[in-house]
Amino acid sequence: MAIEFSKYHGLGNDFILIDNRSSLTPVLTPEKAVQWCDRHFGIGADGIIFALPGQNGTDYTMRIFNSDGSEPEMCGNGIRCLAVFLTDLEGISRTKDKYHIHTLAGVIAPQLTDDGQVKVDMGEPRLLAEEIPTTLSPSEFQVINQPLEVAGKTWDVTCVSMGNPHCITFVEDVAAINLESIGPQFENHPVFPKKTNTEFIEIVNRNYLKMRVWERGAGITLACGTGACASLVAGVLNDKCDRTATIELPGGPLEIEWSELDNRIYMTGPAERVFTGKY
Ligand SMILES: N[C@@H](CCC[C@H](N)C(=O)O)C(=O)O
Repeated sequence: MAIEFSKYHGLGNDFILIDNRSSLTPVLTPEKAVQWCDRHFGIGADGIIFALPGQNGTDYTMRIFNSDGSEPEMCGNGIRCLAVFLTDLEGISRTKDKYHIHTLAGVIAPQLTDDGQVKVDMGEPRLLAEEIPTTLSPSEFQVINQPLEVAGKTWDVTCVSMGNPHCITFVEDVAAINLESIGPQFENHPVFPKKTNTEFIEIVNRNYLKMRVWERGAGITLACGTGACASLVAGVLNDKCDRTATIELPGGPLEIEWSELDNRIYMTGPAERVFTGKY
């Protein structure tokens, strides 16, 4: 049976979106998702996102499979794509009130802005070792600037959960990092029982950071929304940046704010439809 899909991207972090609003069960298995995401034998994407009915009073539920078939708790670029996909499906103007989306990381609220971007209330960062999760510190402690041995080198890392796990390390020159070889060693390090996403951050100034990412379950991607949020938090915790900054990713910039008023993270960036089809 052919299934209709739409392809979207947020700064080159690309997703297949499926209208799954008639059931709480995704129409594809994780194994099928791997095939669909394959860039040579399928459609090609970093992940596949299902728009499901809302739960517990929310408008919709988002579920996502990474390109390796694993299921993450949240996806920042993905939820911006979902918000635009939903307005495209509903055929309404992009100025609709905020959506409240049920995710495995809690309720996340994207809102389309007048200039065509999407601003997302990403919720509060989680900082305790047990919340990441990581065994790098005792469970009720934070992991800030702690040494971690990877690939024969000691990296000072800070860990932040945006619902999904992130390990952030500050470097002199992001372009010099051999992501392909180092990334998997962070992802599969035994101190991360649920694996981890890893962000390499170069501080340009207190309001401008450069980032490259190795994503859990997807490898090198052109952007990672939750990773950009987690990196800003790590920068603030290490007194390397202010609470509002532009994060430059290979696919383009994201604006991130960690509000002092409500402790929540706000991410603003684009999301674009590329094409639609049946597969
Ligand atoms: N690219 C996403 C994150 C997708 C999930 C991640 N690979 C994980 O397994 O946690 C983003 O924009 O946040």
